[in-house]
Amino acid sequence: MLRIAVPNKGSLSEPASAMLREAGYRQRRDTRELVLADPENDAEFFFLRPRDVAVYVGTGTVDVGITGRDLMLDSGAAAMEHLSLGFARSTFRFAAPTGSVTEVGQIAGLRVASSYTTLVAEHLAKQGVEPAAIVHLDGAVESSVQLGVADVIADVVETGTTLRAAGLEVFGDPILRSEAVLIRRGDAEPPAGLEILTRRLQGVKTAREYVLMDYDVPVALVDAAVAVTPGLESPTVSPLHDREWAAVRVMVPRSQTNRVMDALYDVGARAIIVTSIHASRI
Ligand SMILES: Nc1ncnc2c1ncn2[C@@H]1O[C@H](COP(=O)(O)OP(=O)(O)OP(=O)(O)O)[C@@H](O)[C@H]1O
Ligand SMILES: O=P(O)(O)OC[C@H]1O[C@H](OP(=O)(O)OP(=O)(O)O)[C@H](O)[C@@H]1O
Ligand SMILES: [Mg+2]
Repeated sequence: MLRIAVPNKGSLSEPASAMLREAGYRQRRDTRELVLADPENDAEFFFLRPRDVAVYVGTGTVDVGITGRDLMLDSGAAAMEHLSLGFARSTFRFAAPTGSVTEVGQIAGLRVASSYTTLVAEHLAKQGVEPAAIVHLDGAVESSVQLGVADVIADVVETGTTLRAAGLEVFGDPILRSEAVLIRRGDAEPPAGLEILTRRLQGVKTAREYVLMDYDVPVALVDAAVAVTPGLESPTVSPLHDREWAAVRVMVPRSQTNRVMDALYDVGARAIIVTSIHASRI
């Protein structure tokens, strides 16, 4: 039985459960449920605080877990990233009142507020910058400068809306690029059953990231068309009743759909049709 930790609250909770559901696992209906057995899939789910997931995984209390890369690294737990999951994408960055601080070196002697104090301390130490203090806050870190407890902050930035609303501006390179990740214990062999979970989650990722594209193209132009759509391994090329034409079926990154259709049309492909992938095993 694979023991899997899943965030019970916050912005990781819903998308993590949605991904597991898509991967064929049972997920809780009531947010107060803390443990859920899924004997059919040989799995058991533990709904834990997102910050605690890496701690449980690191101590081996559970086999694997879903959390944020930033949360895992900040926890200092003996856990390692096993698979990135493609949601809850964010950057972790320094910010200060607009125009006041422009480079990381200027943090020397200043107070830095963050919910990820270990990450900040490690990053500044690596850069040889000594702040006056690193202030730990649970959330709403953007307000700390206005309220006078810090001079700069280090926080999760996605759209930047929260920063702007607080009159802050990012400076320096991103400290980290984060997203939701599947983690496992760092110093141990992968637990039994992890392979199936990994294949299933990878299947969901692929189904989300790719579309299936079908098109017809004159046989003489198949090579040119395939050069536009190389696919994951190799496109399927089938004969049409009209022997001068072929049908091609291929996977294309979802984000490239329209660019690829335009390019194919220019090459001479016609009847270009795109369909979503419901599930996959690559
Ligand atoms: N606006 C956002 N966009 C993308 N990812 C985010 C955003 N806010 C937080 N995250 C990510 O979610 C994870 C933090 O989840 P967590 O549940 O601890 O915090 P939260 O979503 O801010 O919830 P809360 O603060 O209400 O407890 C981190 O990996 C972080 O990078
Ligand atoms: O760049 P944006 O798109 O504005 O998103 C980033 C904000 O989202 C999260 O906050 P959350 O709403 O979770 O509140 P919190 O600060 O209390 O955690 C994060 O901590 C940032 O504050
Ligand atoms: Mg938050």
